[in-house]
Amino acid sequence: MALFNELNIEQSILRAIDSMGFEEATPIQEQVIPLSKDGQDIIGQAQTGTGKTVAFGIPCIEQVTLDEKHPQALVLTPTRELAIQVAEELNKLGKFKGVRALPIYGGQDISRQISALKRHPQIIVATPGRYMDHMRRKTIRPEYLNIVVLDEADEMLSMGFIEDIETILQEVPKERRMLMFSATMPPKLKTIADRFMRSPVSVTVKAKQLTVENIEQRYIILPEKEKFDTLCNLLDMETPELAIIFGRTKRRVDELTESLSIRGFAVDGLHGDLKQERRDQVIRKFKRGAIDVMVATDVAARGLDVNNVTHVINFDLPQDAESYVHRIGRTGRAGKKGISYSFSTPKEKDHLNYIEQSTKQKMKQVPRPTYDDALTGRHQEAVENLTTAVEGEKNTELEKAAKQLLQTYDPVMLVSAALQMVTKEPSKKAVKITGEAPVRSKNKPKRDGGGGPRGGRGGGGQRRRKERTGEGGGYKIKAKKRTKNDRDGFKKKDRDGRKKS
Ligand SMILES: Nc1ncnc2c1ncn2[C@@H]1O[C@H](COP(=O)(O)OP(=O)(O)OP(=O)(O)O)[C@@H](O)[C@H]1O
Ligand SMILES: [Mg+2]
Repeated sequence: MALFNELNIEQSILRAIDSMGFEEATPIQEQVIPLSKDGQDIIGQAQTGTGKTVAFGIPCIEQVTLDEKHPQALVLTPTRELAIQVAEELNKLGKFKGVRALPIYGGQDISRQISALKRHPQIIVATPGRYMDHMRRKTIRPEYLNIVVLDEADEMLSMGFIEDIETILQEVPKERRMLMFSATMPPKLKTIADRFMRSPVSVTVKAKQLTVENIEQRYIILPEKEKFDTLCNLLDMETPELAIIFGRTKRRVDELTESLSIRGFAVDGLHGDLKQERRDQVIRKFKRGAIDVMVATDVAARGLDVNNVTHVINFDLPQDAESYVHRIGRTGRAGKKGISYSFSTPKEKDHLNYIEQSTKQKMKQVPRPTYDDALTGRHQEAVENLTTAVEGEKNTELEKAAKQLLQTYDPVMLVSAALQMVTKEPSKKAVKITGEAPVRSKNKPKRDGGGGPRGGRGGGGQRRRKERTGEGGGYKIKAKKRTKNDRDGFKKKDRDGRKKS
């Protein structure tokens, strides 16, 4: 395992890495950074949460010279949230060199973007559609780009961005370098690589399963109409620090958000029909911990990196295994532990098996948490709150009262009564959730040897620039061999904790 300072990285960037608290490079970083120094075009693949952003971020920042006024590096991402997040990470990395990255995405006021562009950021992180707008308006000049990165390339493809990407790449100078990160390599992407990349090398971090080992994967079999109460019990039982719940459709997300809120959870929802401002706000609240549950469609499945997401819950099973891998990959990042729960109706059991076979990772069936489990969870929470209070500042005025109480009552009785009072009992308020039909899997579990799992998407609907809501792409998922433990790749000093506010 390499330390960053053995990778021949510019001093200013090393300083930034140090201030971000990273010590060792992850396997993908260790391979990509030196190769890119040699001027290689690279196709990279590694498990979720293993630091691919830094792997392409460092080459981007090293590529930049400060006296050039035009953008010199371009990163394309499938979603707006991702553009913001990647730009943030690049800004941290470029801080001491004085390199600035600007996120450019749809749904944000274009004139504001134009004035931000006039301040000459050296790196643009953009969603393809909005970048095209700027290219046409000539508010971004591609002639000076010397490195282009496609992050989540396969996702951009399945969102229908392929022609945009081709147009964008045609306008970029021929001598530029190109890095492509993609979970899979469907034929259309291969065509892009053949056409626009110069003898790229593939860097694949080997793993025996697609999912990260430090995510404990569980599932619950239950009838559709029991899902919501089970979800509430589960949240109470587990008291996640931060949880993401995936629902199949936008309506589903809205209903779940509303209903969880009625039951007293600090929750908000994220999907593609919301105004961009609202989307940004939800993510910010979630990152801050102002809400601890975020309900989302697959728009949040890819790339999103929120520190301390301890739980991912698939309220509805995803349509394909690919999406499953990315969804649960929102937890268990940077070597941390995570837990995922998937709800499956009895009719969906086949589909669940297909997912298991595709990821080459067993999930564990667990019983449905009951109201009693929920109550136990809430009691535990009360104990924790009380413990924190005991260890915190003293209240001398109350101490007097406490002494008096202790003279009259048994201490165990007293503390139990106090605990009873601080326990917030799980709410049973009525809510309305519209039932969903089971996932109709075209992905039958693999029988001996025969063709691998295939993403099932009937009827080839219009998918251009549409939010992904869980439909699969029709490509194979290949298994990768695993050699090293992932956690080896992550030695971090301290990650700053977050307080709920
Ligand atoms: N060398 C490192 N040591 C410790 N933490 C790191 C290191 N490199 C990156 N990280 C942190 O790990 C987290 C995950 O990184 P990142 O989002 O780049 O993962 P990813 O591989 O792109 O995942 P995904 O496939 O889900 O997009 C981030 O919070 C990042 O800051
Ligand atoms: Mg990523």
